[in-house]
Amino acid sequence: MREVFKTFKYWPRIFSLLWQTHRGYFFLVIFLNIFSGLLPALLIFLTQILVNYVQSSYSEDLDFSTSLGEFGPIFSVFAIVTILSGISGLILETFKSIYRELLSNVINIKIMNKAINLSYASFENDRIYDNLQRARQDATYKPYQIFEKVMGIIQGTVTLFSVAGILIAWKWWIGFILLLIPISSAWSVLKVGQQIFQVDYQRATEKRKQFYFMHLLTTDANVKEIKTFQLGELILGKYKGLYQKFFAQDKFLLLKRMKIDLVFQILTLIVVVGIQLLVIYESLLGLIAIGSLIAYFQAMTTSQTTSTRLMYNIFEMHQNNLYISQLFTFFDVEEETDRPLSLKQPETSNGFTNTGIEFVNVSFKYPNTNHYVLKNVSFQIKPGETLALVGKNGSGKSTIVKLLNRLYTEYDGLILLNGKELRSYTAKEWSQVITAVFQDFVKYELDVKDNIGFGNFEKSDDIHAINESAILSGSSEIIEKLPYGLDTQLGKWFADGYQLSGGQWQRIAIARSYMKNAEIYILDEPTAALDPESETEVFKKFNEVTKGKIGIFISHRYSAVQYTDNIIVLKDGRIVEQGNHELLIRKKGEYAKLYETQAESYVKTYRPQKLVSSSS
Ligand SMILES: Nc1ncnc2c1ncn2[C@@H]1O[C@H](COP(=O)(O)OP(=O)(O)OP(=O)(O)O)[C@@H](O)[C@H]1O
Repeated sequence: MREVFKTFKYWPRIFSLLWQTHRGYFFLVIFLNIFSGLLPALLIFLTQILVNYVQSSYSEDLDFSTSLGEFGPIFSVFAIVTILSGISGLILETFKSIYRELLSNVINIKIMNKAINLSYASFENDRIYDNLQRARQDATYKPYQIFEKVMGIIQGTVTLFSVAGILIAWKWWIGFILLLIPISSAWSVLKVGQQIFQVDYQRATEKRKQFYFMHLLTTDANVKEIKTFQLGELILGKYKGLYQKFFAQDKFLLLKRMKIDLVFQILTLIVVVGIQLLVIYESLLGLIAIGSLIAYFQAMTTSQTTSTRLMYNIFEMHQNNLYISQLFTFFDVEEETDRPLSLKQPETSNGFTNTGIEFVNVSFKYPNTNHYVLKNVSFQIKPGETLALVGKNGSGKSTIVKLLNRLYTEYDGLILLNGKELRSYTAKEWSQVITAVFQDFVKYELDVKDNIGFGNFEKSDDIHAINESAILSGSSEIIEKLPYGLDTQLGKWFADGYQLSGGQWQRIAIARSYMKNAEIYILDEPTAALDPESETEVFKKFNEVTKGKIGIFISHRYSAVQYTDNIIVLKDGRIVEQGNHELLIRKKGEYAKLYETQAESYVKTYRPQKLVSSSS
């Protein structure tokens, strides 16, 4: 029972959510539930009075007009209550549905608001991510279900007590027994509920994996590769394996619950039949009137069905109680504080003068890892300069870009812009300073206008600015050829969607980054999907856009890298060389090696080569 009571700890927050959603509907639904709960007992009671009255009018030999005069008002009340009990369910269900809609919208918005305010690192934390998915999947309707079950319990209890009241008025111990059975069965039902939840909770990660297998097989982006590698059967097999495991557990628990329910039902029915026998016996002896006989029979049937329903409601409320913790655990995840850190500015800092970006001894390891991926990185880029970051895969290039975008703020050392530390800016202030195209940029399944306009939320509808960015990125020719120009829906998720090629998407992403008049422009592998001609054009325009500003890009194509003012070569998170192309080539170090390897491979591809083996 302690475990059961523990699950109630979120109730104040649930009711505060319900309260915030709509006070009017909150009270209306409670009132209608209590009212509907009273109606069955009222009907039984009126039936008893009516039938007993008819019976007594036979024996007392009343004339018709006297009978009608006394019978009329009672029957009118009976008729009104019958009509009310017929329509109350309909009215209650309608208002419940409206209220449920409002509540699920409030919760969805809360979840999204929470997601907006989480740090980037939170999304890389599997525990928080699991929690977000759980909250998204089923926690949105759980608070309402709890409310509904609580209402069901209130309604059921009102019905059960009022119906039991009719029987208690006859024989107190009968009503008492009818109340005792559901209470005594509650504990075993709740115990099974707890087990079901535990099984469900433990399988959360596997469940997510199962969902992922389904996602792999049913999402357009993956189908190409799945078909090529004929992975369908293999992935389906993994899905089925997990399903069989879950099914065996579910079946076991469902059968266990059925056994408990059966015991409870049989016990209740034995008691009900026993009492019905007693009613018949007493009525045969003439101890109770015929109206009371009918009323006691009805009261028994009603109390039996109500207590069964009550049991289900208690079970389901408990289940929802257990699941609701996931929603509030997610709401309690620490949010990213957008308070700038009051850092002591470095000695060398000269305030807001134009010193550009300075990395001073920056070391960094990703959250929950022990390995430094950047080690004592120091460099400077002055306004008006362009910098290329090069190095082998995994050397730390994108990590530098992520730090510059303020996605992680737990690093050692200092990152300064014009002498002021990056963390002393608010996230909002910093977002006005910087713009970027990431390696894995987003392909928004929206129209072209939004795909570009999203680069600057203040100008997201400014067609002139969007067209200018399109021209600078070289995407205006692509847009001109689209069926509805800027209004063309992109991607394949929605009707009339137009799918762009990889390079065309990349140009649109570059246009998006040019929407902002920023201080720092970053392109992380911006030309990976571009043909050589487009690549040259993109870099020419990049130099134009970043005139007087700071331009940083990452590229594995040394043809583009050689035109930047400065090149930083990274290896295992350390800067191993820096300087311009000529200097680094003369140095014959890491850069020269990487450059020559690439140049050589270009030359080699021009030599005709025989691709068949000598044995064939
Ligand atoms: N989110 C992350 N969590 C933990 N480790 C990460 C994360 N992202 C990257 N790393 C690790 O950090 C190191 C540097 O990665 P980074 O993405 O900066 O390399 P890169 O030089 O940009 O590589 P590439 O040329 O392949 O894009 C790698 O060892 C990588 O495994």
